[in-house]
Amino acid sequence: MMSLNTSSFVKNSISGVSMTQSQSLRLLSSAKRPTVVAMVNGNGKPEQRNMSVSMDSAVKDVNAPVAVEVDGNEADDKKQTTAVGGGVEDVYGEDSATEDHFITPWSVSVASGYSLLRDPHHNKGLAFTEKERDAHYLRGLLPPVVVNHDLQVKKMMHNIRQYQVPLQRYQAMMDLQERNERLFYKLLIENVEELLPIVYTPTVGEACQKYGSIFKTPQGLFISLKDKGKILEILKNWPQKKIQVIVVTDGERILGLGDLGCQGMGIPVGKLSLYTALGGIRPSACLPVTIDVGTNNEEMLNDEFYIGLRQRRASGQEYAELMSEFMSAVKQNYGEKVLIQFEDFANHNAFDLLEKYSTTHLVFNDDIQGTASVVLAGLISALKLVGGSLADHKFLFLGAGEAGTGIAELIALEISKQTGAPLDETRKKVWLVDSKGLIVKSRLNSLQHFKKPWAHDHEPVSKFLDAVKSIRPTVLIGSSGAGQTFTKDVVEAMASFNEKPIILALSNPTSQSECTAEQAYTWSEGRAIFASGSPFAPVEYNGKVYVSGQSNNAYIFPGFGLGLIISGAIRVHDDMLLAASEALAEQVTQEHFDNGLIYPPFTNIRKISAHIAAKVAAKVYELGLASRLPQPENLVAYAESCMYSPKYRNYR
Ligand SMILES: NC(=O)C1=CN([C@@H]2O[C@H](COP(=O)(O)OP(=O)(O)OC[C@H]3O[C@@H](n4cnc5c(N)ncnc54)[C@H](OP(=O)(O)O)[C@@H]3O)[C@@H](O)[C@H]2O)C=CC1
Ligand SMILES: CC(=O)C(=O)O
Ligand SMILES: [Mg+2]
Repeated sequence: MMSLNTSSFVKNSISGVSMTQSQSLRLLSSAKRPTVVAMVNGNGKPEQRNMSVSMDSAVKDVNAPVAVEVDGNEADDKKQTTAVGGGVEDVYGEDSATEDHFITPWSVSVASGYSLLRDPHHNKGLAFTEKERDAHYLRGLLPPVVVNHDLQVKKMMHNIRQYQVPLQRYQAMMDLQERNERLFYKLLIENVEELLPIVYTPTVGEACQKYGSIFKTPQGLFISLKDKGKILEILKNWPQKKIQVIVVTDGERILGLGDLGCQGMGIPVGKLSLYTALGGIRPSACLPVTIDVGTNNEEMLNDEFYIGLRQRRASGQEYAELMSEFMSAVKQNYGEKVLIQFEDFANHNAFDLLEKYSTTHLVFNDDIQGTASVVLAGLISALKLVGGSLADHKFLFLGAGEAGTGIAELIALEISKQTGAPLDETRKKVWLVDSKGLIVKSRLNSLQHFKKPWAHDHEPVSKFLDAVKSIRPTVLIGSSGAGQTFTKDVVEAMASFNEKPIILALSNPTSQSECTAEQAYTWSEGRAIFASGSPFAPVEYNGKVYVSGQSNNAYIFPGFGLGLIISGAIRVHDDMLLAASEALAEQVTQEHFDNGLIYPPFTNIRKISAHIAAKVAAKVYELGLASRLPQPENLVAYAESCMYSPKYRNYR
């Protein structure tokens, strides 16, 4: 074995020649020869790694492209040394060194010069120092000025604010993510309230609708029916090997916008950027996936810019087999502990997928479970404003799908835990309305399985307003995806029999919201406790300013996922969702309550996520489902220490 100085290796190896990953891998397989390259480990100290290097080209021809790959087994052996405190793995040494330590910017191949500027993972743009410009062949490729990260953030925010159209801001953010990942995340973390509506709901909804025409650089993995039998191979095409979270959709129920087919990819991409910005999961450990089985959306099928398969949706066995191949390939490629988040599947698949895979994989359905947890948290804190216990309240939902029945079940479970009453009894406090009216016993035989537990004794009621007047709920929850369904009559009815009606308009994006914040406050004469799935600006009513909260699963899934990962959870359990709700509710302070808020602002979301992660992890340990042992003493501090930081690293 020979020892090689990394900088000279960079010099010898790349010399400004760029190559694709598949090219480099091909090179590797043709001329694998073990050698040792000086690298820097997680503590910023030099260590030796066994690399497979195509040395023939590296040494003989200084202009030839050379690929470097960590030997799989050796990398596994090194896991312990590269992990941050043994928690979320810092596989690529992104975080664990401090500012005065130097690391080599490498992924599959060592990047320098022109290719370094085009590698979003390592690019720093004008923030490359003079020394780095010399060492990495950047002279002349950048203008002379050197700026710091903070100034870059200031400039990007200034630029983004020039765009009046939200979709243009979205595109600017996506371009940035593709250009300079750390700047993207610093921007998002430091301006979360302002940028969340851009990279997430509502703007991400419009982006998905227009994804075909705004499509530039592909993000995430697209797996279609054409790939049957080859999914494992496709997973191997993804450049990062240590994946911890996958968000997967089949695009059939994108927010409240329906079937957007392959263009739903905006959702996994957006959700995963929140996993990083809000929950501290490393970008390199996140994988967005869209399963393309066709679309039944005629507009998409007829759109010349549509990017997906131009066929109607596959269903039944064909669909199940593709999903099954995907789930097996994920486990085979990334192991038992990769978290798979199902997102925006239609309910006729979502419940079955969750049930089928919850015993074999670490799976979580954000729309069913994450939404349930965030709403329960909001209700727990709302009790501080309206009084009573959960069991003293009566709940009515408009919408009995994933979100509606998921929330309903968690409320019933929590009441059952609090009172000791059986679930069959506590469910009776919860009523749901679907497109055919109130869910009642007489409809039992024709109901989908997930609605059946909610078929209570009552006369049939077809109109929602009549259901509101008949049930007289204290809490009204919109989860239908149908906009403007909480009419003036509905809100006035709620305000007529509740001093402080709790009204949650969960449907996304804003166009599908059951009512606006202004409508809720005006029609209830300022008495409503209101929150919505997509954000609304503060409202002035009768000289008072009302700030509404955002009841969105984005509060939960980043911290929830972090909690699962740091504890090495192998399965998700309902008690973990309850723990997440409690943790979120605990973050609401008296000052927030005084402002009528039932959720804390997003500005502190990383701290909030660390608390959620800690409570979730504690529950994982308590249930005996943790595989990372021993349990850290201070789980909040541990969760914080595991979080990705977008700070720039110094390159030798
Ligand atoms: N704020 C948040 O964090 C979240 C918000 N959501 C939002 O919730 C909405 C629903 O999502 P999800 O539950 O997954 O969707 P589903 O398709 O699973 O459920 C929709 C439900 O609404 C009913 N419905 C649709 N239109 C009407 C109508 N006009 N009147 C009465 N009922 C109606 C449907 O009735 P039927 O069964 O008869 O067809 C169905 O029961 C979406 O807008 C989504 O964006 C979802 C997850 C999280
Ligand atoms: C927020 C979310 O997950 C949805 O609207 O589907
Ligand atoms: Mg969703």
